[in-house]
Amino acid sequence: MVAITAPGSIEQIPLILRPKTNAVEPAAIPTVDLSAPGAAAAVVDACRTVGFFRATNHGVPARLAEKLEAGAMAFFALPGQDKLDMSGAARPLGYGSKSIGRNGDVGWLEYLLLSVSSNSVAASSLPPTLRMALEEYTAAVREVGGRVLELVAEGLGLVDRDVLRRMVIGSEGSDEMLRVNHYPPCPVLAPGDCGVTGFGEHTDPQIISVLRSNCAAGLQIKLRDGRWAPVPPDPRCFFINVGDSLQVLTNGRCRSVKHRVVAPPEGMQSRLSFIYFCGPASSQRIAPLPEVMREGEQSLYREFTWGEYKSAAYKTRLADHRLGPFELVRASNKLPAGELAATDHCNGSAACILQQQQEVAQVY
Ligand SMILES: O=C(O)CCC(=O)C(=O)O
Ligand SMILES: [Fe+2]
Repeated sequence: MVAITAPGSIEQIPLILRPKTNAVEPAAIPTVDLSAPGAAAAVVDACRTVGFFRATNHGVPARLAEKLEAGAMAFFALPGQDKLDMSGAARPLGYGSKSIGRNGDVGWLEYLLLSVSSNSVAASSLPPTLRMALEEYTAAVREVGGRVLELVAEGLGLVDRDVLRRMVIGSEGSDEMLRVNHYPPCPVLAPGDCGVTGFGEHTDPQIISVLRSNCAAGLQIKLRDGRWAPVPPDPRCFFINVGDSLQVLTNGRCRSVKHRVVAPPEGMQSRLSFIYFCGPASSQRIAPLPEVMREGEQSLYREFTWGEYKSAAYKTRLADHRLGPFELVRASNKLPAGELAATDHCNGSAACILQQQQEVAQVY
């Protein structure tokens, strides 16, 4: 057990309603075999309909993720001060605990957020074994990201199959990041169907994100009909998220997916996830690719650069609709009919909140 100083906001970690698993059919989360002949069409279909898919046959040896898992767990087991000394407090890069971003978002997790350039991970004082594992893993997951970006371009029918990949992979100044999230079991006894928020609902702002987790559940995605679908963990696969930037680059054809994480309850295994974010260079113009536009089609967004979008995102809360201020046609992002905001969260009854406040432990 490691004592860490919890921020004052710890008691405000919200409870969220766990979706009833049997309400969402397993096929709600598409699977794409990245090596199959029809992969490009399947990738684009998944990006249009769900904004999320499970990628198999990706070619990354399991041992790379396992090595990183071992190194990351050893790092997170260190005393809080050592973790801070080694990586600095997340601002936004570095080590963070329970607090996400600068605007009051909290969750039951600790994390490392690292910048990743072509062949190195910017975290010079991390333990050498962890650093090496991070570098090997990143080199491999970057290839998966690149392959998916090529498949998206192919599936959209673009002549230049490399147009999206080029924005990220090998591009001077690209903004690739790796986040390592650790969700220890939470001692709060959440009532009924509630769970404690590990990572609150949000969309990823980048082009795509490539996620891999251990066997612990917790990730959920929001389907177009408003239901939250649990994502069964599978350490052999990668999960691909469409980010806000791909939504804009395709003028809304691919849609960024809302997702969130429920922390594991006490007695369960910690969840450990690695997310590689495909961010372009700061000066990259984010606007619908001319080739995806039909004749006479209007852009749904006013043009911006990745740098502008990223700074705007840093000023918002996780759940904010970050593309909102850039939309020219607001209606395109209205909640689908039948979507009930009330189903997203625990009802916040007095009993619920009291129980949470009494039981949140400040030590794990
Ligand atoms: O930890 C996870 O499984 C997902 C976290 C996430 O969505 C993120 O870091 O952007
Ligand atoms: Fe995310």
